[in-house]
Amino acid sequence: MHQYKGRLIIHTGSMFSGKTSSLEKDVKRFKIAGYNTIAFKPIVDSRYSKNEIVTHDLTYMNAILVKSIYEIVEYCDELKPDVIAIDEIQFLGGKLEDILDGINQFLKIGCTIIVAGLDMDYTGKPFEVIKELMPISDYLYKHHAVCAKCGVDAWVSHRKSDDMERIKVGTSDEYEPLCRKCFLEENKKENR
Ligand SMILES: Nc1ncnc2c1ncn2[C@@H]1O[C@H](COP(=O)(O)OP(=O)(O)O)[C@@H](O)[C@H]1O
Ligand SMILES: Cc1cn([C@H]2C[C@H](O)[C@@H](COP(=O)(O)O)O2)c(=O)[nH]c1=O
Ligand SMILES: [Zn+2]
Repeated sequence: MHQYKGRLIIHTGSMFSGKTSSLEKDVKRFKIAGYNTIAFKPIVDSRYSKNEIVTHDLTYMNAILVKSIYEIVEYCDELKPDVIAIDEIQFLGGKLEDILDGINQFLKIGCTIIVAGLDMDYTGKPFEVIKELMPISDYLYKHHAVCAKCGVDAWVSHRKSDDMERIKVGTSDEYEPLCRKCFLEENKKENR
């Protein structure tokens, strides 16, 4: 009955790799299994929708928009879910140590957490929150998109524009998934 009590499930990889689709699928299965499940999404990512998690295939799931881990803790103190899903965790506000502490507290009291988030930014640098959560996860899934240049498994999200800020919300207008070889070739062309 309690196979999924206090487990940390991570869906990571590049953009378009199916992280959000996998999180949505997990949430649906937990709901079918009778778990009280709540999904959260950091407010910064309002690409397609305001209070829904949306995949690149445009499938939707209701979510509570939050700015930070502190809001998630407040909601969960009140709603007492069995399962908490957090999409786009790389955008979640709050100090990194507080995010990790919040997640560990939920796990300790038996909540299961499903997170989806990028492992690396457009330069290939790890997003800190995923980097810290990976070793403590129970289930870790690294997903792969198809390289937009050559068709093998993609490794990273390449930014098509010259913008250098780390956080820049966008979709296929702004990013493409590339394998390591194609990423290095593109960066060489762009003198990055
Ligand atoms: N190059 C690509 N490789 C794989 N899937 C792609 C690609 N471009 C678009 N897609 C679409 O993206 C979907 C995955 O979307 P989503 O779950 O939102 O991914 P993520 O959350 O990892 O960005 C796939 O099912 C597919 O339809
Ligand atoms: C690589 C990279 C991405 N982003 C943004 C672009 C999108 O809005 C999200 C990722 O969404 P997905 O569901 O994983 O496709 O993150 C960014 O801000 N900075 C980056 O370096
Ligand atoms: Zn390639």
